[in-house]
Amino acid sequence: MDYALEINHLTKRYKDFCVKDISLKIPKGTIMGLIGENGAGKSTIINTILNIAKKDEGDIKIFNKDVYQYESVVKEDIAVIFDECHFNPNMKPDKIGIMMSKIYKNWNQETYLKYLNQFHLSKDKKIKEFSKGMKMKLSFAVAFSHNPKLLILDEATSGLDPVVREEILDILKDYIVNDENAVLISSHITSDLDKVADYISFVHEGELLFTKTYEDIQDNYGILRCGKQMFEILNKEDVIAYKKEEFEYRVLIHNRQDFMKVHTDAIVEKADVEDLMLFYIRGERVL
Ligand SMILES: Nc1ncnc2c1ncn2[C@@H]1O[C@H](COP(=O)(O)OP(=O)(O)OP(=O)(O)O)[C@@H](O)[C@H]1O
Repeated sequence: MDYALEINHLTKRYKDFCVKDISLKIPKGTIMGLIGENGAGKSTIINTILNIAKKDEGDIKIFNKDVYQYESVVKEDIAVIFDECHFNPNMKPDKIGIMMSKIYKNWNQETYLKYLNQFHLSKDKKIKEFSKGMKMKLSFAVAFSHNPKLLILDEATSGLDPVVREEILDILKDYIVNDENAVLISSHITSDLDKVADYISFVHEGELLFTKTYEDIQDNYGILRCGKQMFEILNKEDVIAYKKEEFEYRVLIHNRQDFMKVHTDAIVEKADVEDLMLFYIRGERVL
């Protein structure tokens, strides 16, 4: 399989925190959602990919090239959008277009103007007069206009209203129709990931808990609702974590279809990305 991004055994140590032994692969033509609680290490992973933070161990390849060895070549192929817009607040979008055309060999002014228009962004208004959502939309317009093959979004949609977020998600889906392209998106808006992610990687306290296909999550995870009696006779191997609520137990299981064949009367709903986060982080474990 061809990968857009390959991370092998990445370790980054800060004084009080460490991202440990992370390995991830994003196949071309796919979107990977990166999830984890605040402070889990998502931005640290992204920053080491971009060499904003120096890795301590491991290797990172983008389109088969080591990102540290071929940094300038690799950066032509990637676009990164953070949760804040870093353009000079006194600049206007038309000047930004001129500046970007000098930075990126593949800059496409026509595409840029198309996105400014689609996002209703005035070319001659200063960035400091833009709302947060408008600034984020400008970042997306810039990112899509130098024809990158890998898009990295770090909480980039968090300030956008649901309508614009959906517009961006649709653009991401169109973007990976070209199966040379790929996306890594870190987001706390897990419902966005439910809509677009092909893979989910879950980071918790600096470690990778798992990478799974979204299909696997949809097909196999489930939330069982049951009373105490049933909970007590459950096979412990079926249970990942549970929550005891006032009148029932809610139990995260990872073999929904097999479980339902055995427990034909059981009420088991599909689990989404938010359920996984909440149960893995806050649920109780069966000892
Ligand atoms: N430059 C730095 N120096 C020291 N510690 C840092 C540095 N950058 C990040 N950290 C620490 O690394 C840990 C992980 O932070 P990081 O920003 O990667 O988490 P995150 O998963 O992106 O969180 P959030 O969802 O809140 O953005 C935190 O404890 C943070 O304090």
